[in-house]
Amino acid sequence: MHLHHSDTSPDGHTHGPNGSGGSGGSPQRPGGRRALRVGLGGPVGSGKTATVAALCRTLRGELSIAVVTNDIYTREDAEFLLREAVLPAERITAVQTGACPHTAIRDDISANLEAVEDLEERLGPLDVILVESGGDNLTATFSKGLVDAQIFVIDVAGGDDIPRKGGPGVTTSDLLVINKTDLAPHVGADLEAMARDAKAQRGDLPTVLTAVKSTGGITPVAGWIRERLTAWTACPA
Ligand SMILES: Nc1nc2c(ncn2[C@@H]2O[C@H](COP(=O)(O)OP(=O)(O)OP(=O)(O)O)[C@@H](O)[C@H]2O)c(=O)[nH]1
Repeated sequence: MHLHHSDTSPDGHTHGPNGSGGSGGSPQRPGGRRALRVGLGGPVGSGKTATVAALCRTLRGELSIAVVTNDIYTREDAEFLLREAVLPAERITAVQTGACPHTAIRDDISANLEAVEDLEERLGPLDVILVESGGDNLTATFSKGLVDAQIFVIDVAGGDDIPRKGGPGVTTSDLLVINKTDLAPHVGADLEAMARDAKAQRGDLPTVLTAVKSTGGITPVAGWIRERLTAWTACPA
């Protein structure tokens, strides 16, 4: 999907999907909808930031993207994304939660909501805003008032029994990413069992087993984002 092509937008202004130029006008997308807001949650170290980085690299040429990161006391995830130059600096905002990560994405979402709205106002029409939670436990989920869809990232090194253990992230997220499949032989993880347990917990909800740092590893996740965005754009505002 090419909602934004490289240099010249349908309004005749020149700004690439992820260049510095905002429209300066109201943040309207085709169909009048605001950006699709996608939350990424999951246990500490499962690969949330790596997933965000790979999504930005893969989608930034075709979509207008911004990112909000959440850390408890630091800005480390945002600083990593800035160092890796996955997006121009003005497209990355860090929220310091100062408390349990799930509080800021579920109970008191005001700081995140403000960050998301500020990005959209500053940068003009955006297609997707990725909101990365700080690492938490299996019960952490996003408020539906903050995001429109949620990705839960777990990894094979965290134990191949995690899908079986369930919890709302595993059972109800819109996409479950079982990451670091490249490590499966080294940690003795049974990928087939993980896929089977995820299916049993999630029914028809999609699961991908992948290694987001490997070449092409992000492809199924990026494909899912494109599909969600198409559906989001087609919905009446
Ligand atoms: N082998 C392998 N390592 C990975 C993969 N994805 C991420 N990692 C590594 O796992 C570690 C943690 O990755 P992050 O992306 O920082 O994880 P995170 O979930 O954002 O971590 P927190 O924000 O601290 O909760 C880093 O050393 C990554 O390089 C993968 O697919 N395979």
